[in-house]
Amino acid sequence: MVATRNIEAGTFVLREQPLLVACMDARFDASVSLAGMKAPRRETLSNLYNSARGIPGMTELHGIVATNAVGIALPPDGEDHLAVCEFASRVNHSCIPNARYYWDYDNFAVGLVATKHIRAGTEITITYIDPFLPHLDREAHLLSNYGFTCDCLACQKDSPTYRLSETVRMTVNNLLPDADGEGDEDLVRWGGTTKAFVQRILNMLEVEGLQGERAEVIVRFAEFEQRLGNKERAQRMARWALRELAKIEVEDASPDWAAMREIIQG
Ligand SMILES: C[S@@+](CC[C@H](N)C(=O)[O-])C[C@H]1O[C@@H](n2cnc3c(N)ncnc32)[C@H](O)[C@@H]1O
Repeated sequence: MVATRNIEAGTFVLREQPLLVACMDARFDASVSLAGMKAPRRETLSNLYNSARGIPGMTELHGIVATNAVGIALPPDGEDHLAVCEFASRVNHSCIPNARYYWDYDNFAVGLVATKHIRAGTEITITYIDPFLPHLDREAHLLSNYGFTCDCLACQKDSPTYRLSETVRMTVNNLLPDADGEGDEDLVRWGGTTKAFVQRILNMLEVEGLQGERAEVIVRFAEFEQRLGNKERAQRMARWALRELAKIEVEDASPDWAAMREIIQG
């Protein structure tokens, strides 16, 4: 998907109702059936790209669903589902993405928002994987799950910025609290999370072109402070996280909104 005009950061590029919504297991389940789907929709679905063609035991439909699945978190508790869309599913991956998906539950639609300024003629990309992983892990993940090797600037070993990119991503990865609370002790030892500390991580994201991950980073720190029982800090982080979320999602697009409001309400 290529931008046909300049797109400002924060612009909602696309909003589209999916052709199909299923539980996440369907990505791994070859028995997916389209028995009830009407002809035009089935045809549109069949025309989507299948990167799994030729894999033994994989039906064409299963391959299409696995290739084009967009992860969505359905409320109220963010249960993992997948959506397959005619247009949104066609967005390619980059480890330096310029857009990200969000789930617009009110309109039951997958949305795409620009996370940085995109010039006309530039490809619109999202990241399919955790971008904070080092290159070798990203490469293995993309190859085994999506069947391709990324050649963005962050993946080119001979690019002058490769080592810097690796250092930045691994540093962010180390400093970030895990979503499940693992490794909190290490972070406490690093000195806790003042706003300046988090801002330095956000600056690193900016250098690396990972602006789209800002909200997620702040959400993680709000939850971390909440786990530590630092109520005021957690509330400050949560308010900040909500401001960032508002830049990249419609309200309540992800369970993060409710989690941040809960922290603010104490
Ligand atoms: C959801 S589809 C993306 C749209 C697809 N390129 C198309 O033409 O419809 C995912 C597949 O696109 C290809 N792809 C996505 N990003 C890529 C990249 N950065 N480099 C090479 N292939 C990529 C891979 O084959 C991947 O399995």
